Amino acid sequence: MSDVSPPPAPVFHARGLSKTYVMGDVEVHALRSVDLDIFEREFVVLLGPSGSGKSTLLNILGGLDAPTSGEANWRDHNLVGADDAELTRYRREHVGFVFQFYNLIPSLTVLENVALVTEIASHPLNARDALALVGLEHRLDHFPSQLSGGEQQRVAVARAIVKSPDVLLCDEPTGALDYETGKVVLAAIVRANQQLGTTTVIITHNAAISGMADRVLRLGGGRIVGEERNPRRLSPDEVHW
Ligand SMILES: Nc1ncnc2c1ncn2[C@@H]1O[C@H](COP(=O)(O)OP(=O)(O)OP(=O)(O)O)[C@@H](O)[C@H]1O
Repeated sequence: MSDVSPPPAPVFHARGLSKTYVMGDVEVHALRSVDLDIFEREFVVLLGPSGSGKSTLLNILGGLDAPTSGEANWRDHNLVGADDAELTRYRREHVGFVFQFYNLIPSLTVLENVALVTEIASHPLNARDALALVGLEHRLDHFPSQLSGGEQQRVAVARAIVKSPDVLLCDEPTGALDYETGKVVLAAIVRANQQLGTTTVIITHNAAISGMADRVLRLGGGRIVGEERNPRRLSPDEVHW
């Protein structure tokens, strides 16, 4: 018997990933031959200047967009060759999204906003449990307009994790929030990563958040131009900006 454990298999495996937008005579190379593996339970932060390709990469990982060329696999599913129906199924079963703006349904309560997702997911958590995980178990019957921005974003995090996604993809989740509120939202995302084992990828312009990651990827001009691994992940309480 060998005591050498096999290397962990990546959940995402991308090679030569490229995305070119063509508008008339203009070609925009949003991603240029990106090679990337992301591993189960990993917490990855994507940094980079505006226009460096962060959202394009996240959208391809989440099955919202297709690359122009290259390989992109989610476990054994090929995301490049998938048709719309397959991508929809992939997103529905495996991916939770959190964006900068919360996009809650204003006429539904907090609990109803989250419970809606449990009706279309195959292995959902209980909506109340997801809201407890983000610390909102006492606001179930409130409407979004009765909540602060940070509380609404925590509802959005609960809505993303209630389907128990394999991966949580966050595009500037604290971009519209003040310092203290941003930290509470980050703590909710970290809790989902640690308690549910959800692989997490966060885009941010806030370099301080990178201390919370297992790994930090820097994008520039559509390429990965830097990669760092943190020896220890900081908790949201330990990061300051
Ligand atoms: N639908 C689109 N059509 C044409 N060009 C696009 C489209 N989406 C993105 N781009 C271009 O691709 C490049 C990368 O954009 P992307 O949104 O991925 O960057 P980003 O790093 O996320 O930027 P930001 O931090 O400003 O959100 C940019 O030059 C952008 O203008």
